[in-house]
Amino acid sequence: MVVPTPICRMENFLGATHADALLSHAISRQADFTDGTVMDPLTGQLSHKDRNSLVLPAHSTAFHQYLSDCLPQVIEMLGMDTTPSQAITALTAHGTDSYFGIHTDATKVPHPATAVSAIYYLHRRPRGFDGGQLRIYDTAVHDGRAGRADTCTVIEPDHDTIVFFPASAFHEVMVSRCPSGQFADHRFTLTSWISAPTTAPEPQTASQALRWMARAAEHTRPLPGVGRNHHGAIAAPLPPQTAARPTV
Ligand SMILES: O=C(O)CCC(=O)C(=O)O
Ligand SMILES: [Fe+2]
Repeated sequence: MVVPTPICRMENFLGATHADALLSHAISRQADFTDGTVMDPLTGQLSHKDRNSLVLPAHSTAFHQYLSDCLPQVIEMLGMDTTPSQAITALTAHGTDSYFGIHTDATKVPHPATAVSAIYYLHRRPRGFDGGQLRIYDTAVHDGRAGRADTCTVIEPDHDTIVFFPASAFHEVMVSRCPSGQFADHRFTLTSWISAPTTAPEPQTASQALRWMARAAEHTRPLPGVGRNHHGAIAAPLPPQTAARPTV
C-alpha cells in the first residue's frame, strides 16, 4: 500500500513587493552564506555528505506573519493535529551541482510527527538556473512495516511559491545548474521548520497516514541526548494570527 504524503502549495505567497525585497536581501548577503551540513541522527556528527547547498540563518517579520496567518488552514489540509508556535528559518542557495539528498527534517525539530516544513522559493526572472526540483516521497506500508515509497510529488521551485509538508516526510532536492555562475541567478529558498515548543509533550498525530510516515522516519530521528542541526538559526516565536489568509 502506498500512503500519499499530504502537501499544500500556494502561489503568489508574499506578493511581488515582499518577494523581490527578500530576493535582493538574499543576493546582498552572498558573503555570509556557509556550506549546509547534514546531521547523523545517531552520533550528532555534522558532515557535507549528501548535500551541496549554501545556508544562512534568517528572520523575516513579514514571512513569519504570513506563515502564522495561513497555518491553521495548512495544518488542517495536511491532516495534522498540532498548534505550532515557533519557527526556525534559514535562507538557502543552490547553484551549479547543488543538491540535497533524501532526508527527513527530523533533525531540525523537537517533535517531527507534529512539525511542518515550509519551503518558500525565490529566483530572478527569467530563471537563471535549471533543475533543483523538490521531490516529496510517499510512504510504503507492507506487512505492518512502513518505509519510503518510490513514488513522489515533484515541486517546481517557482518564484514566490511555498510548499508545506509534514517534517517527517522523506524529500530531496534534485541537482541544479546555474549556467551564468552568478550568485544572483541561484535557486533561493526561505526554509522554515515550524513546531511546537521544545518543552511541549509530544502530541498524538491526527491521521493514520501521519502515523505511518512517522514510523517510516523513526530511524531519522536523533537519539535522546543528540542535539539538533539548525545551522546557528534560533527558534523564533511565531506572531499571533492577524487575518485568516485563504490558501485556495
Ligand atoms: O530547497 C528545498 O526545496 C528543500 C530544502 C530542504 O529539504 C531542507 O532544507 O531541509
Ligand atoms: Fe529538508
